[in-house]
Amino acid sequence: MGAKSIAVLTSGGDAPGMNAAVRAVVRSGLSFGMKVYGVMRGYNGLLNGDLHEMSMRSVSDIIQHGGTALFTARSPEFNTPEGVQKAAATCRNLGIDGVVVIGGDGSFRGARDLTGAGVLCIGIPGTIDNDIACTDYTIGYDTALNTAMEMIDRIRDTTESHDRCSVVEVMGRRCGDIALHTGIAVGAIATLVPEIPYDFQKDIVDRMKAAQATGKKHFIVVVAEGVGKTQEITERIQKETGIESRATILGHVQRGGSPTLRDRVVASRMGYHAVELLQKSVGNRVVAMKGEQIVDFDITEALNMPRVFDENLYRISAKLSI
Ligand SMILES: Nc1ncnc2c1ncn2[C@@H]1O[C@H](COP(=O)(O)OP(=O)(O)OP(=O)(O)O)[C@@H](O)[C@H]1O
Ligand SMILES: O=P(O)(O)OC[C@H]1O[C@](O)(CO)[C@@H](O)[C@@H]1O
Ligand SMILES: [Mg+2]
Repeated sequence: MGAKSIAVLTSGGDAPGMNAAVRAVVRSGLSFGMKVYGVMRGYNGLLNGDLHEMSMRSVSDIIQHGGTALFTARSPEFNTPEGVQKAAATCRNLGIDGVVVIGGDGSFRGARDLTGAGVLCIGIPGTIDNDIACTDYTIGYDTALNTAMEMIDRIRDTTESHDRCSVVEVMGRRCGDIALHTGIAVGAIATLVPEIPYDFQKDIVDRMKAAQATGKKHFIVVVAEGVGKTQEITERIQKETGIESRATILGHVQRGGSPTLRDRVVASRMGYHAVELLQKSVGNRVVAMKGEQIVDFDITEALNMPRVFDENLYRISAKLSI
């Protein structure tokens, strides 16, 4: 006897591809004969009763859009024992026995708590940061990478024309994956990530001077948001190398835009997998990608897994950009 009535919500920072996941959950649920509710603005919708029944057509024409048609929120009220009980009561009153939560690690903690309060929850990793340890891939990451790369290519045109150095900050509070991969894709002379301490002289100035000695005249330095101090780093580069330098913080442009094919397809597969679990009355799981396979893990185990930064790729990137 699987879940008969389910709900789907998006929570935490939005990510391109969340709509594809919502669409997949709604249409898979309906095709399994379930009643499906769309919850507005993350956990807030469960607290305020702001949710409505979805049809096949409720999710038409959203797969190609960034953002989330269900809106999203960070909900301090839900993040209390009383908030979790109130959300569970909303589910009970409407007969909802399963909830699919599309979001990041914080949202999964919420999903674990809500499962503890008697509502089967499944998490789907949706965040541009790729900072969820249990999965090789989070929905939105590929679109964000491509956006960051395209933006830096544009910055490079003007950087090259002026023989300058551009220091570009990309998103990633605790995770350097966006910085590492865009750094490789744009040929950054240095990439700074929160996972690896850096030596300003050796890792930035000496590398720039060595490249300058072989004829290089313009430079890109990529800095992850979690490293911070982007303006300060830029001024120091100019002072210590004599190369005119400019700082750009890419910011939320990385969170928007039409999702790439990869984000749409992975989101669709994860959405279907989440509903299959609920159909088997399985809850407290996070859907994940391992290689090209869609798998799932216990939420608590998933949250306790250590994140592994690809230090080997980081070393390779330093060898290639010189
Ligand atoms: N420990 C927790 N227990 C219960 N609920 C939580 C917990 N942590 C977070 N939440 C709920 O999940 C919401 C989203 O969490 P958070 O703001 O950390 O974003 P996230 O899901 O990690 O996404 P991202 O970091 O990618 O923006 C919170 O506003 C809160 O309602
Ligand atoms: O939009 P907000 O709430 O300022 O959050 C920004 C954060 O969200 C993310 O985009 C996704 O977690 C981070 O990279 C960034 O630090
Ligand atoms: Mg998070």
